[in-house]
Amino acid sequence: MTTPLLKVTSLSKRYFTGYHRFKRQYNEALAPISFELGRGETLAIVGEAGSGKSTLARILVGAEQRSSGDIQFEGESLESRNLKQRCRLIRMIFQDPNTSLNPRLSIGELLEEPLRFNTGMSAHERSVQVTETLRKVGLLPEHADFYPHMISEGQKQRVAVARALMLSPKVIIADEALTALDLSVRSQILNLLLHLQKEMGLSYIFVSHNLNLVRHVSDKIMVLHKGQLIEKGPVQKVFESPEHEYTARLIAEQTRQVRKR
Ligand SMILES: Nc1ncnc2c1ncn2[C@@H]1O[C@H](COP(=O)(O)OP(=O)(O)OP(=O)(O)O)[C@@H](O)[C@H]1O
Repeated sequence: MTTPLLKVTSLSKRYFTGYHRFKRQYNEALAPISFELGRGETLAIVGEAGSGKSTLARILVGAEQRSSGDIQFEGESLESRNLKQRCRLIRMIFQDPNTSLNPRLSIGELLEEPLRFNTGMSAHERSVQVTETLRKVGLLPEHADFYPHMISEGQKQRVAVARALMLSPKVIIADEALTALDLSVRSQILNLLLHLQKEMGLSYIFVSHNLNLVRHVSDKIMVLHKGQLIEKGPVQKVFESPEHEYTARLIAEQTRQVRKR
């Protein structure tokens, strides 16, 4: 049997929220959950607000500590790698490029930044990689001198994708990265991500509250509800015969919303 790229076992998270009558209080954000992600595979993590999606994503990229459980990357514990090494394996794209991209940096500087902090590349090598990555995401070398306010929303999200690619990661987590985009830009970014997946063999984790958005691009799906993993399986199976009543309701509600539009 081949080793999965990412293997998460009994991962849980509880946040300390303060004291009540001298006792420590916690918010159980994630009950122990287990799942795997293969090379080149796309996993959708869906759930309503507060279900624990972002907590899980933040733990995977090392921005949050887990409370218990184990994360293996290519058969080795992720904990055994430092943050710099983790950055190279798993990168994240966020919902709003207007907040995730520093407006004071040029596009070239934004793309160079991960290389500057995480590699020993020379200025020339960094510049070559910036140009090459701009090309990969459908932008021009000249865009390196632009600032975020000078480009369109779609181009900004392309820059966010480019920034995620700079360290040649194996997994990209897109945390609601398509949600705020208007429909035509959304399909352009989605096509770009699918093209990059083919070209670079990337694995994706799409984190979204919107089942319909991730349905056609994911291989498998996990449904979180109040921090519990209540359903997981191949997308088609989950949509055709959901095991959990909550999933069936979510599918029915969101399909109704799409029909109304
Ligand atoms: N830093 C924190 N301290 C305490 N509780 C937190 C913290 N961050 C998240 N939580 C709680 O953990 C739970 C899961 O939150 P999380 O943000 O992961 O959910 P989500 O599904 O990503 O929601 P959204 O779509 O609104 O971002 C929620 O109850 C939230 O209030």
